Amino acid sequence: MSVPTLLLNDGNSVPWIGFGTGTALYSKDAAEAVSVAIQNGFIHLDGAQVYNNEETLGVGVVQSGKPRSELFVTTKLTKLKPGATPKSALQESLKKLGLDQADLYLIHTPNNHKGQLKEVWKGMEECKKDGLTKSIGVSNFAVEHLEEILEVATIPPSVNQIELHPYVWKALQPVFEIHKQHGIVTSSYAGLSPLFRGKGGPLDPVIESIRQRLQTTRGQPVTDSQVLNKWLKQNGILVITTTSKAERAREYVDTVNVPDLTAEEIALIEKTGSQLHQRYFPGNWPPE
Ligand SMILES: NC(=O)C1=CN([C@@H]2O[C@H](COP(=O)(O)OP(=O)(O)OC[C@H]3O[C@@H](n4cnc5c(N)ncnc54)[C@H](OP(=O)(O)O)[C@@H]3O)[C@@H](O)[C@H]2O)C=CC1
Ligand SMILES: O=CCc1c[nH]c2ccccc12
Repeated sequence: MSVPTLLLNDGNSVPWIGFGTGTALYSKDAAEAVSVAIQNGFIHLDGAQVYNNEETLGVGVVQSGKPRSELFVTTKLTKLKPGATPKSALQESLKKLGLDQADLYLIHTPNNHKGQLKEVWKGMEECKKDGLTKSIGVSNFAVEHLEEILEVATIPPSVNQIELHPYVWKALQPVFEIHKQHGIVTSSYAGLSPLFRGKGGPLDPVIESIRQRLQTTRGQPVTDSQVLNKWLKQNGILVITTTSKAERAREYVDTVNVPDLTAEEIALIEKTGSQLHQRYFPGNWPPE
């Protein structure tokens, strides 16, 4: 089954859902999880310098048996060691991953490059121009950070990967506006937070009633995760998620086969989410 893609502002495409190797796999051997995710339908892997497992992400890719050309691999520049540039950092990441080229390279957080964001962005552009990565983007960028790099960018970021779920939906509206102006694809992490990090919140009964409606319409089981991932997908968002379970990996990929939420259901998730403002990764974002 082919995985739907999103078109980036540089003409490349990205599979709509990616398997993350941070959070639960942080600093752990990611080989088995990555291989299982690929065998269960994921073709997009999300890594980072700081996850301390780029080597085993690469091993998982090889173990999966899937050709490199059919996969999409993202990694992130978290920190620049003294004397390093984005290009030398990406070369080091690629060596660990066992790859010649990344599909997407992101600045992980603006917080580690204070006063140097413009220079770092020019270094990201060099990575793309020199063919070390097909596309470049950012993560955890607020409006002010995007504005800062856009002042010097000859290549605008293609993606901004941010904490995104209904409990931050309202606060993110200004970020979505600047994304729209520059054709930046919004990518989510922590998208399933309302189901476990924020369990007991106002969304619980809303998700449950939509899940039941979709399940009846489909005539097959539909899960809470599929409801939230479908909501993200219908908003044109590139979803980065993860799981320790093969069955849940299949379930995430199968989200495309779940019937669409109605416009009213989408609006209800956003309205109910806006009753609570809760971020679960505040350290990766500038203080509000
Ligand atoms: N750029 C950045 O700064 C950041 C990027 N990321 C990236 O995003 C990836 C995903 O992040 P993460 O926040 O974990 O993603 P999600 O919010 O999608 O959460 C994934 C977790 O949800 C659990 N889950 C799924 N469905 C349910 C359910 N119905 N009830 C309870 N738990 C459920 C899974 O558990 P189980 O294993 O049991 O299936 C899994 O561990 C990371 O691995 C990383 O690659 C993450 C944080 C910051
Ligand atoms: O990517 C997700 C979480 C994470 C762990 N360490 C860092 C450092 C900088 C940004 C994000 C993160």
